[in-house]
Amino acid sequence: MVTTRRASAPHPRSTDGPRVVLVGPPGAGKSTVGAALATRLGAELHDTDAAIEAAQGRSISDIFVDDGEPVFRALERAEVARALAEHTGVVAVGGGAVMDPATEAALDGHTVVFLDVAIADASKRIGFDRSRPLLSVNPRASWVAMMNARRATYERVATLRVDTAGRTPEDVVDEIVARLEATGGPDA
Ligand SMILES: Nc1ncnc2c1ncn2[C@@H]1O[C@H](COP(=O)(O)OP(=O)(O)OP(=O)(O)O)[C@@H](O)[C@H]1O
Ligand SMILES: O=C(O)C1=C[C@@H](O)[C@@H](O)[C@H](O)C1
Ligand SMILES: [Mg+2]
Repeated sequence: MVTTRRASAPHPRSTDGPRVVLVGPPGAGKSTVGAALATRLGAELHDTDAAIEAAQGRSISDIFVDDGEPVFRALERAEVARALAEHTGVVAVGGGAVMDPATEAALDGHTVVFLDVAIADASKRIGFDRSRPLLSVNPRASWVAMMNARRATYERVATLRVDTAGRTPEDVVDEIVARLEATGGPDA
């Protein structure tokens, strides 16, 4: 039995907050499903990883190498807070962002979808290249350890959990939209 938090009801549809926030581990499909979901909703996707890279003018991998993970996490905390305050479409947050207590608190009251995936599908999808600095050494074991450490947090922050295993991004979008409509619409 998976316990996920309920969005505050009635959920305030603020003009300055996202309709849906996507969380989950690397390879869950936050960026891919996020783009397809945004298209379906006629909304924009805001990906916090992409926003950090654009603002910094360097890759996340380079930020880790040049400045270390704590600097990346501080940039990420600020970027997620900004995205939640300013973006009105779909927000995909970096895989580790929810582990920051301030970010977890900031997600409260939002419609948050946890895209769940197991190692079998994640490894097929991401191939574990060097673009994911936390997975550059012993990637499969690192991914499993990361997911074990994070699962409870993903479940706690989520208002909805969607299993993505063996499913196309379009299938995942269909389920998200159907389940959000069944519970009053995306951030209605
Ligand atoms: N449901 C799916 N079925 C098959 N392939 C998928 C699915 N979702 C995503 N993919 C593929 O898996 C790869 C990783 O997906 P994506 O980059 O969206 O993951 P992510 O959750 O954003 O990861 P990260 O946390 O590293 O940003 C991409 O090549 C994408 O095309
Ligand atoms: O799971 C993580 O900790 C990360 C996931 C990516 O989205 C990036 O935010 C970065 O590579 C760290
Ligand atoms: Mg991504």
